[in-house]
Amino acid sequence: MTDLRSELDRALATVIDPEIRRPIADLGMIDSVEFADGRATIGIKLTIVGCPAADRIERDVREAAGSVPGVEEVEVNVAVMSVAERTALTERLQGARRREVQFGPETPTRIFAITSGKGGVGKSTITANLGVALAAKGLKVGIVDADVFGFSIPGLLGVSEEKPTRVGELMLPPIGFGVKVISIGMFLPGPATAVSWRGPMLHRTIKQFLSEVYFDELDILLLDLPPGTGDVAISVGQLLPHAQVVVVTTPQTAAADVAERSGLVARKTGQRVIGVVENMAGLPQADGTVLELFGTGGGADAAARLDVPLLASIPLSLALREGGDTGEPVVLSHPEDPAAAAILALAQRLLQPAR
Ligand SMILES: Nc1ncnc2c1ncn2[C@@H]1O[C@H](COP(=O)(O)OP(=O)(O)OP(=O)(O)O)[C@@H](O)[C@H]1O
Repeated sequence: MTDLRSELDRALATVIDPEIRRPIADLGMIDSVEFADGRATIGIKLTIVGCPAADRIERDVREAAGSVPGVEEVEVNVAVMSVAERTALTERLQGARRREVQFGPETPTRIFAITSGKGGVGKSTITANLGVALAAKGLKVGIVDADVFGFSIPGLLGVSEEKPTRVGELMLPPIGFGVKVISIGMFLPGPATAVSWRGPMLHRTIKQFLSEVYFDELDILLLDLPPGTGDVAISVGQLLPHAQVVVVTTPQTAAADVAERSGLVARKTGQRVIGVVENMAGLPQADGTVLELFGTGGGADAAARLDVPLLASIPLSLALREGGDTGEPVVLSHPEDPAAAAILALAQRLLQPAR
């Protein structure tokens, strides 16, 4: 009997909360475990009423308990934590980071801010695919979509319908293809809503993302910045001065000017520009030639002006664009696509120790 009880505990210890990504046993979510006459009765406590992960947790508890030899029937009773229990949980999760900006200078998390001089150069598409590529390597990855005026990361990662779950003071971010994502788009009533905030409000929002979103330990944090040199770029520079900046540009030589400017703003806030990524480079044709739709040289030009390496040149790609529209990142759906391959190589390059 004692053996069976410890077998049950061991099995239940494998059940992970899909949002918090920790064993539910460690989160105080297993309330009671009883066993009599082949029947296991498990009481679980969810964090909030209507917890989106409820069905999955209940199913996983049922499966885990049912897998123990000797258990013929499983009953799962679901309740909700009291306010005091929930507060204790959020305090435990937040730990020392309570109300402070996570990922301070002491953080082991590597932070990359992806910026560009102007809009539409593919910055968000690259950020989303990079995140997925890094997560597919087994790293713990989070993305803060700080592109408040042109938020597109949730759509690119297939989580545009999802909202963060609020547990006390914490927000649990939705997870798309293994990447924890928070975006201003998740707080607006609908996709057609425009954001027209001034600097202080933008600063508060970014700060809130960095303090109240429960990312847990991350290996990599990516920030998708709005194009240009505006308030958000400066706020991120102040809040995360140790972030490493990657500048995205097109091959158009005229684009190098504005790309250089966004890199220079990052430097002014103390951030380090680690390189340039050229996107929308030549489109390979069926006859083997390459159509240089946006010209050539913009990436190398911007890199030379900023005195940093050109980290990648990503070709124009139908599969990349389609994957963005359907929310299926091309690095997973078509890793052999030349643009996907270039992003996968970029992910590998970013993992090399910072110099
Ligand atoms: N290499 C590429 N080949 C083909 N299409 C691309 C490529 N990169 C990006 N795109 C497409 O270009 C459009 C703009 O991309 P994206 O939204 O990522 O740009 P952005 O720089 O983040 O823009 P903004 O900052 O204005 O939101 C999207 O439709 C995207 O699918």
